[in-house]
Amino acid sequence: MKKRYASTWESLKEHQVPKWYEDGKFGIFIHWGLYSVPAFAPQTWELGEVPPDETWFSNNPYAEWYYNSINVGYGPSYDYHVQKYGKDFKYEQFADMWKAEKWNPAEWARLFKKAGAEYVVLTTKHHDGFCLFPSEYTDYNAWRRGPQRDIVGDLTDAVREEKLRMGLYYSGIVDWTFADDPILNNEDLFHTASPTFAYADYAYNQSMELIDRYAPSVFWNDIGWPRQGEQNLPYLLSHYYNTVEDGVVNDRFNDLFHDFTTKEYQSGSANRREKWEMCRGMGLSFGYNAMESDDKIISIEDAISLLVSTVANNGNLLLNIGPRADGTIPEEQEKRLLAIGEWLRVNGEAIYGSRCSSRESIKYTDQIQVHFTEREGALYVLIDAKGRSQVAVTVPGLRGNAIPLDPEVDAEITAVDGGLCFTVKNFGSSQNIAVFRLN
Ligand SMILES: C[C@@H]1N[C@H](CNC(=O)c2cc3ccccc3o2)[C@@H](O)[C@H](O)[C@@H]1O
Repeated sequence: MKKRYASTWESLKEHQVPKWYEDGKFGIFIHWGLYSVPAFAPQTWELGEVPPDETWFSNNPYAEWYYNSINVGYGPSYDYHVQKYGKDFKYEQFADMWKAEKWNPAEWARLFKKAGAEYVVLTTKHHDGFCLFPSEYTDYNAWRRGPQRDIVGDLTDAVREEKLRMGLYYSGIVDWTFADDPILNNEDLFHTASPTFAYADYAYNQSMELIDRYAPSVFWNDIGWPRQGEQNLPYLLSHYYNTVEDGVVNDRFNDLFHDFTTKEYQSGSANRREKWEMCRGMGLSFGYNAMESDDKIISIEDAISLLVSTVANNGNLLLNIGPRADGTIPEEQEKRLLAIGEWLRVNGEAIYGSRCSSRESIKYTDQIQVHFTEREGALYVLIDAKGRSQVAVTVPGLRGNAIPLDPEVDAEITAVDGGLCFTVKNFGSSQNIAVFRLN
């Protein structure tokens, strides 16, 4: 019998995180839109590395922030824009330059499947207000302009064809088509963004059309929800759950409600006792940055290490790709997705469907950590030895027989007082993370 949620916080609090989200562990985030045309940002910091103040906002590494980065009237993106497009070129003119002429949503979905992802989250409307779906509340959308396609609908169909879950991102509180005061600090971001009841209704109406048209498995709201619309939220969220019973929402509704909490790069905190999700770009940006140098893009080994440490601590990893305006995925991003998929094909038994172990991760050095997961009565020991070709670690309190999941891993396991010593002589194809099942 399908549960019916009332539009009250009490009823919503009865919603449980669905098994598919607990089991899924790995999703692909996609930031694609008008900002993918200029595809420019300075390569400065990861979010959380420096305070969110004027220095961050006038040197914003997020290429999807291009509108604000030129709107502040100074800084590297402003200089780039004047030099490349001219002082009078309006951001809105990118709407007719974005053609997505090489886009093949089925190809994208096949790549995400090969990457071992279980779900996908696509931007439907980012802070610039341009919608990737035929919204009835604005013509500033990809059906009317640029690609002249229902990007959201076409990718949703392709992703579901590959039996992956489709999630939708919505920029709830920031929409620069309603309020575009230059943002130079977090106060601007949270308190002057879209201050009208008209915008609150707009955000509510668009969220309803996204839910009713696409029934997303994830409703991923960003930054916050319009304060003038907070009283709409219980109705919106109960409508969402009554439409998508095993749907999930994140914690960016002004801390009023969530199924899972979020981290972004170095920003935010997570605790093992509740479900959380880590999101980040491959480099310093979510939107494609054509200037990005390879040294700023996460290595394959570090991406898998992040997935392992996130999952072992009760999280999911939502790893972003920033496609080019023409619809192609940059090779360096595709390469990382395929390598993660390769690792998961060999070691995924310790990841998919696993649960957080009562054993906390052990950090021996900055390079050597051991993580644990549990699944169907088995304990998995995941030895992460960054940049090393061999390692020997003693894990206390373990006993029994440990088998490497990767047959190419050459390891010796010996019982020592009160634990097991793992001597890994060769990590095989497992990118310096060797996984053992303890029976
Ligand atoms: C996924 C990215 N989100 C950015 C906004 N980030 C946040 O609002 C934010 C970051 C963050 C970290 C910990 C807990 C809550 C948090 O909220 C947003 O500004 C970027 O352009 C990109 O879309």
